[in-house]
Amino acid sequence: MTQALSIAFIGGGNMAAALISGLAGKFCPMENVHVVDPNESTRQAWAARGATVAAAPDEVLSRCAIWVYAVKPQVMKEVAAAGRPWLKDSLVISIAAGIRAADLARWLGSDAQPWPRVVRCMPNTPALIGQGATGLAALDGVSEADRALAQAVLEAVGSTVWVSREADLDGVTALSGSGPAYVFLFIEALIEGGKAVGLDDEQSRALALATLSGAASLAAASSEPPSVLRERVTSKGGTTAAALDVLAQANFRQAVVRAMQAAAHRAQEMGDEFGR
Ligand SMILES: NC(=O)C1=CN([C@@H]2O[C@H](COP(=O)(O)OP(=O)(O)OC[C@H]3O[C@@H](n4cnc5c(N)ncnc54)[C@H](O)[C@@H]3O)[C@@H](O)[C@H]2O)C=CC1
Ligand SMILES: O=C(O)[C@@H]1CCC=N1
Repeated sequence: MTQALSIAFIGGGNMAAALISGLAGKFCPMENVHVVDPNESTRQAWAARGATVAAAPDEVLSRCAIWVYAVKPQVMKEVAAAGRPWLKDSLVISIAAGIRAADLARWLGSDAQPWPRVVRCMPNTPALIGQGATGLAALDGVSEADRALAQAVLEAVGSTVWVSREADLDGVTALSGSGPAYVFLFIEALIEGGKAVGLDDEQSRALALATLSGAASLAAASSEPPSVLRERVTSKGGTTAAALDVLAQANFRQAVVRAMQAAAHRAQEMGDEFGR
């Protein structure tokens, strides 16, 4: 365990669950996790797991060394305003898609903390099993110690990559933030395909998951690029070539690139729309 710091989650939904599951017992004990969420059943669930809870920001927040904003981008501005009176010298981490660190700092700024220390990051749901991938960017002026602290929080749930330009977090969002959804869609399609070629649901699911994780592990372990690994599967005139021809005709690769461009564009739009 790094340090038994107290950490507050403002918003106790899906992503907070993914992060807290990895953090608790690693970064800090569950009793040092404070969850602020207006939803009663969400609070009850966190209390049952040993966290302290509150329906709205209160003085407990001032005692937490780290605040993690895990609410929807649409409500970040009003949620930040509600927390502002309690921000003394906590490090602020936001995981909200699109919301720029400077906007959050502006909403949170007060006489006590005129320019809050904000690290913006983009994790993903595999954090739930300690296999998240997170991109991070910090406001100018955030110290090395604060950067290291934010990194330690996210490293408790997976790997981290810093980007030097905050705008690149919109690209991170398009790749690894939203990425699990693309992979799940591909898994769904593999299972559907397995059934279309005569396998049952259980067989299709087992083979689809093993193929996905086996291929990903092979690509990660290999010194060769994925294109070479792909060619090695593809015998001339064989089954893989027949399949890849169909995917090429459907512009699979371009569709993935266009999908990611749409995600990055939406992140920028959300920053403009909800950051005002
Ligand atoms: N779901 C994902 O895969 C990822 C989501 N994100 C970001 O994480 C953030 C949260 O997303 P999810 O956890 O998926 O959403 P969610 O809807 O599961 O959780 C949001 C939580 O915020 C709570 N909330 C609403 N108003 C509040 C308030 N005034 N004060 C405190 N809490 C309040 C809700 O009750 C809910 O529990 C979003 O900004 C999203 O962009 C980032 C990376 C991946
Ligand atoms: O769909 C979204 O907006 C969030 C951000 C990345 C994953 N889910």
